[in-house]
Amino acid sequence: MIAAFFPGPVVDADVLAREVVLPGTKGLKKIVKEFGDDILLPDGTLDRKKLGTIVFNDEAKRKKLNAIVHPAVRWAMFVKVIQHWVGSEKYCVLDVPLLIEGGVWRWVGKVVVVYCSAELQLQRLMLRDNSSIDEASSRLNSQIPISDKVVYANVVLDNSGTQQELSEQVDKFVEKLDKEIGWLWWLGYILPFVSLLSAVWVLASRRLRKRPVRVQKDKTN
Ligand SMILES: CC(C)(COP(=O)(O)OP(=O)(O)OC[C@H]1O[C@@H](n2cnc3c(N)ncnc32)[C@H](O)[C@@H]1O)[C@@H](O)C(=O)NCCC(=O)NCCS
Ligand SMILES: Nc1ncnc2c1ncn2[C@@H]1O[C@H](COP(=O)(O)OP(=O)(O)OP(=O)(O)O)[C@@H](O)[C@H]1O
Repeated sequence: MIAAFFPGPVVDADVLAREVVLPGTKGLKKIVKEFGDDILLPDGTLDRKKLGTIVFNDEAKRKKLNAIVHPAVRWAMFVKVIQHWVGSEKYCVLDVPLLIEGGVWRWVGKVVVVYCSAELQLQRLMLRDNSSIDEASSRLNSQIPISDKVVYANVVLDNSGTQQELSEQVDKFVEKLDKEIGWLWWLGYILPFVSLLSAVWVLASRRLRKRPVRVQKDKTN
């Protein structure tokens, strides 16, 4: 949803995660090898509902699925980011539900967490997917709690209110980001080594940062 409010390009990991398991992909072949032919619908596409029911109730199976899908999604995200950079975009948003769990948070300039209480998150998920409390809870329990994600954030956007209120916070954030980047962006584009140096600096500082202690268990890897 955040994509709708952001003026720049958005790389959506959920969309890529669907693309890398389309019929004919290596991803789908590996899934069939792991989960059997039954995991396909009669038209040869992935039975997402069935796979979801399996993996959101079985951590070992979820790990197997993640090991198939996540590397392909990470590579596809990397390619998209490079395309946006070549297309002279100042920045882009990576919309990644498992940003923290999968470790991708270490590779981005800023971690933004869109926050609401766990109760509200559950309610909205049930409404969005028309799912039962058990189905929605098993999905949320497959991720680290949102309150733990906040510990990793450079910026927290409070989404306890209306979508309009969230949109206003995004506008303010983008305004601040534009100011922060300023003319440095052009310098980086004209002299690519400046971009490279700044990327190395961001990555090095993140890698040096210890994992916040409140998160004790990585649930997805
Ligand atoms: C299990 C699958 C087939 C269920 O498909 P379905 O269409 O019902 O759900 P969808 O893909 O839209 O996912 C909805 C949400 O579930 C959560 N979710 C999805 N996969 C996972 C996972 N492996 N671990 C934890 N949460 C997950 C995310 O919040 C995601 O936004 C699908 O979620 C999947 O392939 N998951 C593995 C890939 C993945 O981790 N995707 C998330 C972003 S990389
Ligand atoms: N401020 C809000 N008021 C009312 N409903 C909201 C608000 N923010 C989000 N929602 C609804 O909550 C649901 C979940 O939001 P969204 O799909 O954007 O979450 P997400 O974090 O991208 O989920 P996922 O991790 O599953 O991809 C959606 O149906 C969305 O319309």
